[in-house]
Amino acid sequence: MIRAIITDIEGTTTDIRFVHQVLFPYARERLAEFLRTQHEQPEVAAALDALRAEIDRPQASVEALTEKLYAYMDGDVKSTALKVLQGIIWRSGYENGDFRGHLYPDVAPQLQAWHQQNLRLCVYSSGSVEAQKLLFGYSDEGDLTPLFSDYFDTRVGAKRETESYQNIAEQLILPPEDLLFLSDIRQELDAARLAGWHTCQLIRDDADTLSDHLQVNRFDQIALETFL
Ligand SMILES: CSCCC(=O)C(=O)COP(=O)(O)O
Ligand SMILES: [Mg+2]
Repeated sequence: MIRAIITDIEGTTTDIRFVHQVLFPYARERLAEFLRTQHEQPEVAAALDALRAEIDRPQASVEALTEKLYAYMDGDVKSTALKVLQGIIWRSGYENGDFRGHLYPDVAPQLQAWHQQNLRLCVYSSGSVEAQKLLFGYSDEGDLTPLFSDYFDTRVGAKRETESYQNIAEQLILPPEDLLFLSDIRQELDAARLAGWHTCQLIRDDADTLSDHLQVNRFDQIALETFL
């Protein structure tokens, strides 16, 4: 029986275009100035140290790290340090009302319904936990954070690695057969299934004919009794 539903964000709850055309450019346009002025702030300094560790260059200057981060953004590299820094920059965007977190219209009502059925709701995204909380906290549908019990980011591992799903199950203290992962990306669902999870693929835009996961277009098409 499904006891917890773990959802991806980009392409699943949220239009990819919001992430790539609103969030990513907002962070990119502000990154250099942000790092120049804020690199000594403790949370920024910690993320920069994490990046130095990621690239194995303990002495790298802020300028060198800035260049590295632009290269990561160009390649959409899911670096934990980049994701933490993007999340910090997005915070002011949400707080100033520059944008709100996009959600497809079927998402909030179904999350509310599952929450009322006492299902545990969690997020797993490459975006940092703080960025996840901001997106759902300042969403088109208001503050949905009370619906979620747990948030996971790349600190548990990459989304295409089976071990990440094993880590999440361990942290939730639930057996894998009680867990359902929702994502638009077949390779992420493959990794979750190898960990023993149930899976469901959201097809919001283009079809994925190579996938053998159960596919739906909207959250209200997800019938939990299907997952035995
Ligand atoms: C928390 S919204 C921003 C998502 C993000 O930064 C990202 O890279 C999306 O990656 P995902 O692995 O969740 O598709
Ligand atoms: Mg996705």
